[in-house]
Amino acid sequence: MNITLEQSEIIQKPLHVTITGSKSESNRLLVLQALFPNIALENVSNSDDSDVMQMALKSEETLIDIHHAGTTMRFLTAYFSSREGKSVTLTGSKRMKERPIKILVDALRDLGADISYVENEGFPPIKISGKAITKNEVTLKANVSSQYISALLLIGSSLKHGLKLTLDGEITSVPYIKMTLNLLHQLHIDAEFKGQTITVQPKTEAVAQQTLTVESDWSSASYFYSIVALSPVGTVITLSSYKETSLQGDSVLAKIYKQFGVETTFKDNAITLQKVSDVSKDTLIILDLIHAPDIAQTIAVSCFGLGLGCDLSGLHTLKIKETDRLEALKTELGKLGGEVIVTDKTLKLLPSTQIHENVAIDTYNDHRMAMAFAPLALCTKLRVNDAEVVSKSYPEFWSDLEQIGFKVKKV
Ligand SMILES: O=C(O)C1=C[C@@H](OP(=O)(O)O)[C@@H](O)[C@H](O)C1
Ligand SMILES: C=C(OP(=O)(O)O)C(=O)O
Repeated sequence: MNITLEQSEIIQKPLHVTITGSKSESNRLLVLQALFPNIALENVSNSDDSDVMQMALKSEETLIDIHHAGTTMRFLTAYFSSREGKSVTLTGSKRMKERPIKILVDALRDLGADISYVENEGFPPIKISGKAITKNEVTLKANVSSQYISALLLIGSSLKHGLKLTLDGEITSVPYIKMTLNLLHQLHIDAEFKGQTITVQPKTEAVAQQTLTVESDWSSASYFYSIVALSPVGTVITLSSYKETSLQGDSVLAKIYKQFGVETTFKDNAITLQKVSDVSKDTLIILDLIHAPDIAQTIAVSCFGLGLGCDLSGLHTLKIKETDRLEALKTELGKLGGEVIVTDKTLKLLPSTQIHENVAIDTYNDHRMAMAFAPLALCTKLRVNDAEVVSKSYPEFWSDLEQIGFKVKKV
């Protein structure tokens, strides 16, 4: 499905959007619920990635296709490795077969897991023969993806002797590791992160019956931050359900978007975003996004829409996500007239004074390409190709845009 986007009317009435649960929190809690069935969950994400996680955890099949879902692939690799007597092959989309998993597989093998590669060494699909894991100490590289670390932490307390992870090198996407640990703590699982070492104690008693509520997705909120940033002073959008003390690192948006003249207020489980001031055209946005990689595309596009330059660093993980997001940003911003210089871990955008019209944005099977570019409809008429990709994390994205006044037409 390709769409055209237009936003001809200035948003003036109070607008409210309810966003689905965080897919990161949901995918962790779904694994924990499979291990500790006493837990009930509320506001679980309705994203494709969480749907596929739920399907896989219930599946009796020996071949499970997790499509594009990175966390699902990584978390299930650890989960199934420790399920004694269960054999499965985990496969995924063409892109998933290019997303590396060797660091996690090596760590699990060091712990005694039985995993083999079905096609290419280091990449899905993988065949797992579940075993009782009794070793508990392992070292792994920490600068490629935090998902490998979270995957191990999620199963840590179900292992006979728990887990002691030594993290080698600079640790990337740290808030996601802290989110995992926080959820373990909520279940009274003893886990500690000190320096380069994380320990998880085995859980010997049952987890108490309890209901955990997933906060709405902050990465999804980023697109509304961008919409408000690109709108006139006075624009207000309220989003729910959000908390001031979030487990999600992308809640740093509230701080970052102050630089774009957007103020955030927290009240009654909602955030209100308000454009309070225009940003001077000579502002250069400089950010290290090593701990919030998923909002890099949103921020780069906000800068472009406002004609601002930016210097974004800490982006090395973008190359192995749903697509090579650095190359994709360079190509698509380039089509609109943006001048972008990328390295393996940085993106520099030069300030621009014009935006080309009627450009067709390619999305490369990446939900965040579609959603990050959509706010530019406030600046120019544009087309988004393969717009259905948004369902990976936010299936109602286009209908929510319509609700706040965007004209979305299938073409
Ligand atoms: O653990 C998680 O839920 C995630 C961790 C991050 O991945 P990396 O650690 O690979 O950067 C993030 O980009 C992804 O969308 C979700
Ligand atoms: C990188 C992402 O997801 P995953 O790695 O789970 O596919 C994302 O949602 O931006």
